[in-house]
Parts: sequence; structure tokens; C-alpha cells
Amino acid sequence: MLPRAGRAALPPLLRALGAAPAAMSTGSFVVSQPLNYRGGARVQPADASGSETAFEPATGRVIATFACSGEKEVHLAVQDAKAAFKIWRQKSGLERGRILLEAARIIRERKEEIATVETINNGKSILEARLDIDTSWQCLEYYAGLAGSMAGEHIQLPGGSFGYTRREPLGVCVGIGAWNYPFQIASWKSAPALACGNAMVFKPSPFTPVSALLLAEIYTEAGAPPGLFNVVQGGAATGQLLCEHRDVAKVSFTGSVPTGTKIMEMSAKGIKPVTLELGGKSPLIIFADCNLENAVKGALMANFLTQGEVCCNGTRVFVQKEILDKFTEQVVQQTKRIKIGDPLLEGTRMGPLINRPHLERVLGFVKVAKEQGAKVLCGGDLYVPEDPKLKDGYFMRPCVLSDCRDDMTCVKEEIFGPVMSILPFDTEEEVLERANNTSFGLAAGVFTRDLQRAHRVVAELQAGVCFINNYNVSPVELPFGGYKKSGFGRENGRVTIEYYSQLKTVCVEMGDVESAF
Ligand SMILES: NC(=O)C1=CN([C@@H]2O[C@H](COP(=O)(O)OP(=O)(O)OC[C@H]3O[C@@H](n4cnc5c(N)ncnc54)[C@H](O)[C@@H]3O)[C@@H](O)[C@H]2O)C=CC1
Repeated sequence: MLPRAGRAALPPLLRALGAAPAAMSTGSFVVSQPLNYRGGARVQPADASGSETAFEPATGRVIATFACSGEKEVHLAVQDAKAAFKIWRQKSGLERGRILLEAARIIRERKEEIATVETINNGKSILEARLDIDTSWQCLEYYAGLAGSMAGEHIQLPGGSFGYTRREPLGVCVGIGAWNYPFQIASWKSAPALACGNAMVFKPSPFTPVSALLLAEIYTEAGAPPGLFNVVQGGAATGQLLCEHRDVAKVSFTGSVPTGTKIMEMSAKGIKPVTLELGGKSPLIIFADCNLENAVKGALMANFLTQGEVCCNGTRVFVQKEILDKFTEQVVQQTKRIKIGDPLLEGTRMGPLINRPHLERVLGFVKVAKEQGAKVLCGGDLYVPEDPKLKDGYFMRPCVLSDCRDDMTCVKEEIFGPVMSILPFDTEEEVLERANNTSFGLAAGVFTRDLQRAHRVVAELQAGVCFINNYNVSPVELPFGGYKKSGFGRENGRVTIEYYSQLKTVCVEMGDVESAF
């Protein structure tokens, strides 16, 4: 904790975290304030079911130890959200939009500070964290714009009678997030939820508890009623309490397929709608007629953002045989050049993985790939930066695997780390068959100069998000979400309004009742 005088001079978010500006650097950041947020203020949870520890992946240091919210705390957060919902739902869309716009403005103003916290807690490079914060405020702005235009229909009926529909909010929505895009996930869930007139209780991953709190502070500062956006901390047990709470109207989840299955089961008992944004093992198809330079860049974008810990990554890179050698040579050359190190340094392009067990899991995938006959062309091993403060960080070198086959573990399972598998192919028909041969269906990409082929191929790809001649760009105007086991429901885009609202039909009789009795 800082002395009183020092604290008064700090900007509000840093004060919220109990950190001095000088402490916002690698190796010195510690959170000393409560990480729960309820009723418009930071609170110590009313009860606890165990505790969790959050680390700084670049150094392996503990940055926060916190209690997991128990039944009482979850209940209080839901009740606060319920109270705020009563006020919020009465506001016009324009009024809600105005508050979201103000929140977006504050995020923009404090971008550097939020990005720094995100980098320290997640490990991604500061360059990428800034982009995450950009897509977050853009999402708030986008839904602020839509809030005022949420409308139903007017339908004429015989005899002058008519009907109309009203688009109404659901109530208290729960958001449960993964650790790879902590601030962005919280924004992508809360912006459409709040725009539609709902309130939210959000639970971040216990690995990345910090930045959701910043978003909560910002909503309050922007004028949201206390309790509109609350944060509870914890892992599976806390998440379960949220899903099972009878006053929760909807659950929006981002995470793994096994957890998504459980969320759906729990929500089914309460007949609660769910949005599931789950994992993937997406194909990226590179045809011989592509612009090779762009295809190589696209393959790196598809595999190495956020240390490869990205759900929609195109990790199965299918390359047409005519250009296989040239493509592989350039991909390896550029992968070797990726600068790994302190994620807060401007020049760094790859930081550490999220934690030690995950790092070991990813390295384990590389080991199995080798045992199954794949060739490691570069990386796939531990990396120890020269800076002594990073010696206990969770770094590895990005890996490119060749000689892969479709039946290998590295090609079938989601690795969620910086590991690209290159798979040669001959024909369009063959590659489509192989690309779709997976139970996932989040994303897919195609590089070709042939316009007709590009559209023909994406029409056949079983994936919710397809890229032509690029990869891993996610403008907030476009819906994002999966097919098959990658989930259902969408985030972003106009359509998401439908996932955070319900339609009421009103039938108006202008004549007399024609009774059957
Ligand atoms: N489709 C998408 O938009 C995205 C999907 N993901 C997927 O997320 C996974 C990695 O994230 P993780 O955090 O490791 O996933 P995870 O499934 O282990 O955890 C996700 C969240 O669910 C909570 N949780 C765990 N068990 C729960 C339970 N029984 N009930 C309620 N909540 C529970 C966790 O505490 C965490 O907040 C990957 O599979 C990745 O592909 C990640 C980011 C985006």
C-alpha cells in the first residue's frame, strides 16, 4: 500500500489497484486492493470458497492472492445487479448509449495504463495489449450506437387490430471469461449486454483477475448505476454458483470445450440461454496462386499472437505442394526473427505463456509431435531471456513443425501455444475434406488470388469465422463465434443484440371479442 499523500496524486485506476505509477513495470507490480466489485465499489468478498494466486508470467512472481467468492458473495453480487437492472432497463437506449460512450472515452484516455496492467498479468506484448484495449472501447462505442435503435415491429391485423413486438432485456446476465484476452472478453460481453438494458456479473479467469476490475471502475465513473457491472473472483466453484443462481437470466461463456459442456448442463437446468465461445483447431489454406509474402505474414498472425494462446488460431496450415518449400523457408525465417522477452518493452513481439503448467503442457505437445514423426524446424523449446529478472518467466520459442500428418496429436488437438503445424496438400477438394475433418469449427482462412475459388472454398468451410487473404482480424462490426464444438451464439456485430434480449409480442384488439363460448 502507498502512503496517503502519494495515493491522492495517483490517477483513479492506479489508486484502485493500490499501485504507484513507478510500480507499473515488469517485476514490481503488486495488487493490494480487493478485487471484487459490487454495488459500485471494490469490496472484500462476504464469504470465500478457497483462494487463488495470480502470477506475473514474465517473472513468475505472485502479483495477487485473493479469496474465491462463495455462495453469499455471489448472491450479493447478483442482488446488486438485480437492483441496478430495475433502474437501467427504464432508461432509453439513447441514455444507455451515452453512458457506454463515456466509458469508451475513459478507456481510450487510460489505454496505456490498462494495456500495461494487461501485459503484466497476461504476458502478451504491450503492442498487442494496446490493440486489445482498442477493440474493447470500439466495442463499447459500437453498441452505444446500436442501443438507441433497438426496436420491434408493427404488424397490421384484420379489422384494424394490430400487433407489435418489443425487444426487451433478459435481466441479470453472467459473463465468465478466459485468461487470454481478459479486458477484451469483459468488454465484448458487457457492452452488448448493457446496451440491451441488462445488468452483468462478470467472473474473470483466476489467472487474470485484475483488468475486469478496471472496467468495473470505468463503468461507474461513466455514470452507470451502482451494481450494473459487478466482478466476482474465483474458479470453477464460483462459476458454478453463478450459473446455478436462480436470478441469473443468461450465461455468456468464453473458455474450453469441457467447461462449456458443464456450463450448458448447468444452464439447462434453469432453462437459461447460453452463449458459448469455445476452443478451436482452425485450418489455414494456402493455395499456390497466393501472394506468398502476405500468406507468410498471415500464417504468423494466425499462430503467434498472444503466444499462440488464441482460440481462433489457424494452427493447421495446409500448403499446396508447389509452394511448400518456399513457404516453409520464409515462415521459419520470420518465426526465428520474432523477438521474445520483457513484454513491456516496445520491441518485444512475444512474451511468456500464461503459467508454468501451461508452458509444460505446450512443450509436451511438441515432444509428442516429434515422437509421432513431425520435424521441428525451429523453436519448441524453453527460452531464458538474458534479463535476470525474467529468469523464472514462462517463455518458449515459437515453433514450426513440418512433416505433419492429419492423425498426429499436434494436428488434432488444440495446443493453445505458439506451435504451427504445416501440412502439404494437392487439390482443393482434398484440402476441404481434410480442413473440415475436425469436431471444432471456430475459424478458417484461405490465401489465394483466385476470387471465385476464395468464395467457393469459404462457402464449404465448416467454421463460424472465415478469413480471405488475412487472418485474426476481428473488427467489432463483424459477428464472432463458432460452428460445431466451438460453440454457438455470437459476439460483436448487430446480431449479438438478439443474444442479449428477448422479443415480446403484443396483440391489440380494436373490435369486440369474438368468443367461442
Ligand atoms: N471462442 C472464443 O472466443 C475463445 C475461446 N477460448 C478457449 O478457452 C480455453 C482456454 O481458456 P481457459 O481459461 O483455460 O478455459 P477454462 O474453460 O478452463 O476456463 C474458462 C473460465 O471458466 C471458469 N470455469 C472453469 N470451470 C468452471 C465450471 N465448472 N463452472 C463455471 N465456470 C468454470 C474458469 O474459472 C474461467 O473463468 C481454450 O480452449 C480456448 O480455445 C479462449 C478465448 C476465446
